[in-house]
Amino acid sequence: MALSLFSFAAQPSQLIKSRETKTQSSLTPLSVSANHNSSPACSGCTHQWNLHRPVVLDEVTEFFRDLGVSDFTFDTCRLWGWRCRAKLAVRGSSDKPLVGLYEEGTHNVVDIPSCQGLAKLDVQPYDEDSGTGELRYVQMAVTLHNTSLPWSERYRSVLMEKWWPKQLCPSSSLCMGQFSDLEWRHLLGERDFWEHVGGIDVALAPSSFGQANTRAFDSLLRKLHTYVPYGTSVTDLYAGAGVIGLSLAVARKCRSVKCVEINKEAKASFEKTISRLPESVDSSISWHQADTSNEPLSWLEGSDVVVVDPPRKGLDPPLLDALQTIASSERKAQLSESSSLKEKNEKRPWILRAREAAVQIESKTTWEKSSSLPQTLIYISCGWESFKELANEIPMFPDIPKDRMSEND
Ligand SMILES: C[S@@+](CC[C@H](N)C(=O)[O-])C[C@H]1O[C@@H](n2cnc3c(N)ncnc32)[C@H](O)[C@@H]1O
Repeated sequence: MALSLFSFAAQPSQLIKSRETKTQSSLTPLSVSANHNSSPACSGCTHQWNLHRPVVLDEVTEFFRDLGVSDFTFDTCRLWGWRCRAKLAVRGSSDKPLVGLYEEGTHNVVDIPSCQGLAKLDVQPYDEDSGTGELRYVQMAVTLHNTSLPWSERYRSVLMEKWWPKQLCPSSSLCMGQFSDLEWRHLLGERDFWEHVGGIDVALAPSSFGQANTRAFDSLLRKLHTYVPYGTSVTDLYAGAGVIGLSLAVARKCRSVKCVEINKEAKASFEKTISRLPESVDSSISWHQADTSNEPLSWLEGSDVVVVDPPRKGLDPPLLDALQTIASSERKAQLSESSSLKEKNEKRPWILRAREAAVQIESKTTWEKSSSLPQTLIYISCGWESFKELANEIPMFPDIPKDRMSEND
């Protein structure tokens, strides 16, 4: 997993930070990641040595230097022992199941040696050629929070043992399986799975997106908070279960937070997370199951800050167009006029339906409806190549006024 935080303002050099934690692909055998340095080459690893200084770093540093960014920083967090989530393919037969990564460029599973758990579960692994069998993937996760086992012990216990022994299965570990009907079902561990990141408790279901490197994500969120002025309205696009938006709602006392996510499975985790937010939160919070590329301007209106966290392929072109449009200041007045007009006249049922919140929590304070357009764009990238290609097209937003960063406003 790679996480990079890019915040765009008129003076990008003041704001751009980056965190690169990618040492392995998103599918990494747990036994390998736990002792990476002495392991043989693994199909999921992008590089094997000098993890503290990946080869791509020189290119990234130069890239930002050319953009005029003078304070680019790089942070690896932990180099190994960081993975808290892994999705592994299941193939083979029920008496000799194989579980692991695919060999590079193939769908042949590289089996994790001595893994006995699947044989114990007695399920038929999926066969891609014949389309028969039951279990396609397993996804395992551990939390760093809310358990009596210390982190170091828990990691070693869970990952280095031959499977996921029941007696070592702390209350905050989980194994789910994806079956031939593509549904995720619980196999082992805690059904109600919680983590603590960005200052809030978050519920995480494997069927919705979750970051694999919890520590790096937490550190990124805490840095991200410092770029969001207090009391602002935030739109969190590609929001998953809304962790970014909800942590901002608490940490930056946002007046409103709107999360937009295409995967309906993330809704349940969002609702659970909301149930644990502090009572003091006075923010209008919503979660919408929608495609951000469909009428993207309708999501951006009324917010001061937009956070985008797209998949590896990067921003969808219609969203990029919308961001470019709103960043062009001379068109802003014109746009806000026409958009409020459009809002009054909007009749298309599919647009109205998409804008309807699947989850809506009203703030205690009644705020005046804002027609503002975002002044800050925060881009979280897990795909360097796509980010690099888009970088010249990503608009620069006006600088955040310094007085907006203070809590007393
Ligand atoms: C890298 S994940 C980020 C999730 C979330 N921000 C987090 O940190 O947990 C990208 C998310 O974008 C969602 N997504 C992909 N394409 C989308 C689209 N066109 N519209 C809305 N969400 C989309 C995926 O389902 C996934 O949850």
